[in-house]
Amino acid sequence: MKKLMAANWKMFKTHEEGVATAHELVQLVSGRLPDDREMLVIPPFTLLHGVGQVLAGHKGMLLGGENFYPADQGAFTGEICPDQLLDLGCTFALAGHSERRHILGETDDFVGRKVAFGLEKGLAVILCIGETIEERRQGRVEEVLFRQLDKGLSGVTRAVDPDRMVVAYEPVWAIGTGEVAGPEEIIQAHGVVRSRLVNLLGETGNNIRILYGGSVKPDNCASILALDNVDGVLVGGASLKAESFSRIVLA
Ligand SMILES: O=C[C@H](O)COP(=O)(O)O
Repeated sequence: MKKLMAANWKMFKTHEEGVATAHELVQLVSGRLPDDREMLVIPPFTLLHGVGQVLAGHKGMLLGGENFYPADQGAFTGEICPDQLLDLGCTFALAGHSERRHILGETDDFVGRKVAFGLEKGLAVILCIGETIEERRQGRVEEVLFRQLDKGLSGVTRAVDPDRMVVAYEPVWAIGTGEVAGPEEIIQAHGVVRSRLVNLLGETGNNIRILYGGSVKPDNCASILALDNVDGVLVGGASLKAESFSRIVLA
């Protein structure tokens, strides 16, 4: 299983800044990426074309979208569809990032529709899940992860290509806070996710990558990657600078 090292640039960077960062990343990572690793850059939509052109043709360097709407096309002002992402060279897209769930009110059911639709259209989909600090304090981590997985994967069958289905565990309290989850918390949550994936999808569930996200930095990445059932990382803040993201990618 190849480790997936993903950068989520969220709503940062002008076109010029994004293209410059992509050039730097290619310089720092090209030729040094091990065969068992992939680097995925997920920039804002305005940068997909520019960043895609820079990454194109570089082995193991992939492009993804931060979001999409589950329809072929239509009157959905402000939205983007899978075909438009594919058209710009995206192979991956996020679904259900906690910022979309908590700031924009996306429900588990809506996220499930997106996952199924994105897969049907040919994207690889990264389903993001994770509990809030209140849910953790109430001892509800497992319940929340089960619910988000069950609904998020409700349209996914055992026949899914495991290379095109990824789950990212991102505890909401660790996102952008500098407070990374501890090894025990990560091992426990990823174990819960793995066993639910196997319950839902049989043997396929063992081959689906589970990423950790939440305050991943160059100096904690290698130890997180070494934990059981951690098959990559989804990085926000520390992915914005090529120098720091390249150290994460090569950690
Ligand atoms: O998608 C990435 C996550 O939201 C993590 O963000 P962060 O690395 O800034 O904590």
